[in-house]
Amino acid sequence: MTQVSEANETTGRAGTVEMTDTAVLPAAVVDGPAPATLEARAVSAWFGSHQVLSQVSLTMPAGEVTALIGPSGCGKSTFLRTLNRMHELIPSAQFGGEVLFEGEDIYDPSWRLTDARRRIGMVFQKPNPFPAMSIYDNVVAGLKLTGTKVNRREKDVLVEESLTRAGLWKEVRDRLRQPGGALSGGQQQRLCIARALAVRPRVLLMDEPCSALDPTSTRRVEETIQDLAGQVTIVIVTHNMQQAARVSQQCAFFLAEQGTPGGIVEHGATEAVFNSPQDQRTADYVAGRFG
Ligand SMILES: Nc1ncnc2c1ncn2[C@@H]1O[C@H](COP(=O)(O)OP(=O)(O)OP(=O)(O)O)[C@@H](O)[C@H]1O
Repeated sequence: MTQVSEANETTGRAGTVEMTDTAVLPAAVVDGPAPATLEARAVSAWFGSHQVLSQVSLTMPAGEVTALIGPSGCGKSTFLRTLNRMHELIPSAQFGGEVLFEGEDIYDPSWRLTDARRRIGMVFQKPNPFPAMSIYDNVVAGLKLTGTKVNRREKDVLVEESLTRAGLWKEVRDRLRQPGGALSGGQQQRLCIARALAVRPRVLLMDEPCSALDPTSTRRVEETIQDLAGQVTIVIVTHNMQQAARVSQQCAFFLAEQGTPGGIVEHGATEAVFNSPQDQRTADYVAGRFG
């Protein structure tokens, strides 16, 4: 038994509880499990007979933010969805290749879908909290979906931890029982980040997480991404070049030329991709000359 701190969901004050875990969890933990390296090897994807990705290989280093950029329709979101097996939920979808999580292929039969979802979380373009559900229940909602069992006290710890990591705790600590739908759009997106973090993923996928937000909320979510870097591996799809430059250390430029499936033209350190691209198409895209 280990002593851990507990946040009272009504008052927001920290207390102390016991937990059958060897880890000591201080209140407002800003420490999740170690971030994991994700490696896509020769990933191809189809919708019916339409191939949208061909032989995409990319390493997304542990604890870094990797941005996926490129014009609309080149397969960025599809690629992102192959990284935690969301792609296979679409009836016509097919997949080829490997996605290695710390060297283990998440498509291996030994991996269950829930294993992939628990370790590799996802945040979507449009904030999608359960609007009538309380802020507290929204945060813990993912636990059930991924089959993670925790007792009431552990839940309290996780709620404070996740909201803290998502940069929302101070704003909502006194109203955890209010509905998630009553928050602003930016707060709702950070609530969704907290919900994703509550299952303690080692990788977080984000599909244009700021595209539905105003500039102030966007800045706040970007700060959250920057705070999370190092704690969790992040892969973010963004159309916003400035955002990619601000938040990512690695960057991959996707392109689907003239009806061909999408692929990566160039990838590497964000600074290099933006400031000294090796391929003329990358140079044109980052300079805003197309897309
Ligand atoms: N559910 C689906 N069923 C059939 N085709 C799809 C589906 N989702 C995406 N596609 C097709 O796959 C291709 C890649 O789409 P995807 O959304 O991955 O691109 P993207 O680069 O993320 O685009 P955007 O930046 O506009 O979001 C497009 O041709 C798209 O029409």
